Amino acid sequence: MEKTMQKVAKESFMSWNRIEEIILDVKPLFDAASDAICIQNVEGEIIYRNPYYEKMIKRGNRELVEDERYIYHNDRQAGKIVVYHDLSEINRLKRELDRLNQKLRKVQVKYSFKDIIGKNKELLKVVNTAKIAAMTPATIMIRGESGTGKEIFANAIHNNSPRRNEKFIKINCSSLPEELLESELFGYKEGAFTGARRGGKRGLFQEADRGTLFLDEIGDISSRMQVKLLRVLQEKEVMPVGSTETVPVDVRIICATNKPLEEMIEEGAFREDLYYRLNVFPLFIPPLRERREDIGLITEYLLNQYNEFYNRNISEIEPDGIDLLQQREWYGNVRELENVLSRALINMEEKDVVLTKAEIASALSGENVRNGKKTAQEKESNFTFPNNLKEALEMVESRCIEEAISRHKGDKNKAANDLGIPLRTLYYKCKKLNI
Ligand SMILES: Nc1ncnc2c1ncn2[C@@H]1O[C@H](COP(=O)(O)OP(=O)(O)OP(=O)(O)O)[C@@H](O)[C@H]1O
Repeated sequence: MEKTMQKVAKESFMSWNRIEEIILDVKPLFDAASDAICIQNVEGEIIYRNPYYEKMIKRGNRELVEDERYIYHNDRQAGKIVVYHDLSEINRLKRELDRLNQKLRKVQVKYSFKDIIGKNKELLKVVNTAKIAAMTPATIMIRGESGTGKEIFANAIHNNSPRRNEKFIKINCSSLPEELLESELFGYKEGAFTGARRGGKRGLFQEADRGTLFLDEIGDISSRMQVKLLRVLQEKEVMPVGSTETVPVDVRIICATNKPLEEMIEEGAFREDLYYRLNVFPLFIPPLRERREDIGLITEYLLNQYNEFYNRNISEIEPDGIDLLQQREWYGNVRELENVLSRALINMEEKDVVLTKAEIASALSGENVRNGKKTAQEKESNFTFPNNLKEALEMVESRCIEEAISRHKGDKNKAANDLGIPLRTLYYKCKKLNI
């Protein structure tokens, strides 16, 4: 279309009749165009309009951009061709794309600061600092025991940052062996190793370009990975495995750990230079036992969610029940509280509206008062192996895992270490064995 317009407009030395002839030549093309076209003489009178132009006038379409070319005759302006590009369809598709992107972002980033429940002074201070930190590009290090909400904080910070419309990618650094973690983070070139994918693979740093990368359990990375990570943070570029070329990346790092990094530096297990690169904006989330006043609030919040999830109708909790929850040490923090409440609700019935102290006590001890399910000790005394070997092995596996987790007061990292299996395998087994 552009070429045809230029051709018509360029016939500057020809007579108006000749121009009309040319217009006649290209008329079939203009007639078939899906843009609105009109040709005007020097007085502005329309001497030709294509069918799409007529349609557009009838529809009163306003989402248009205009493009015009003057027609010259003996160096004098003889008229012009005007093309109106209809943007309504493009705009409709753009709106649809924005809507889908919004939806996708909601799936990717689950939490915002309003999902962090609590009124404890220390917690509120952390939330405020996190909100300030979110607006800066600084690297953030989130510290806190397991289940204190480090991941929620990381999500909320991304969601409140100027990068909120870009990707938020999380990786648990302790869940993968070193080589796999390296290729996940930095990507690899085709043929980098046996089994490498054809065409290579982009690493998470590249995937998170312009967005945020959340490195969970950062205290668990090997010395070699610490060096590689330090290099990326200093140079702002990654070198995929098997490649000699670097790729620039613009990624905001949030990391988290419950490991005593300062002690690890003393012992030579964590690099001091990397620590300072990561610890630009430290946030310490207090454990639940140091903010007991939040237990009631979080319990109410979780019950609302679980009512829907388990199809229950609990609208009240006995005050004595809350007292009981507040007396607990909560080494597994909010995650442990979630488990106890889930257990309590599962054992209740649809018609129940009050969560009683007895039900809470029962959920805390893992015993079911209603159905007379057996306690751990009772299970112990009646313990017999099933005949089926697979079931017997699973039973032993379950017991070992349960004991390791309870020995370490819910800390799955330590339990996995003790059991001699990677944390990822432990999570997989817990899911499979319903632990
Ligand atoms: N203040 C809070 N308000 C509401 N829910 C919370 C809060 N803190 C934690 N949770 C919930 O507790 C669970 C554990 O939180 P999260 O996974 O963020 O903890 P974490 O510190 O990252 O744990 P880990 O170190 O074991 O990975 C999540 O389901 C989260 O929604």
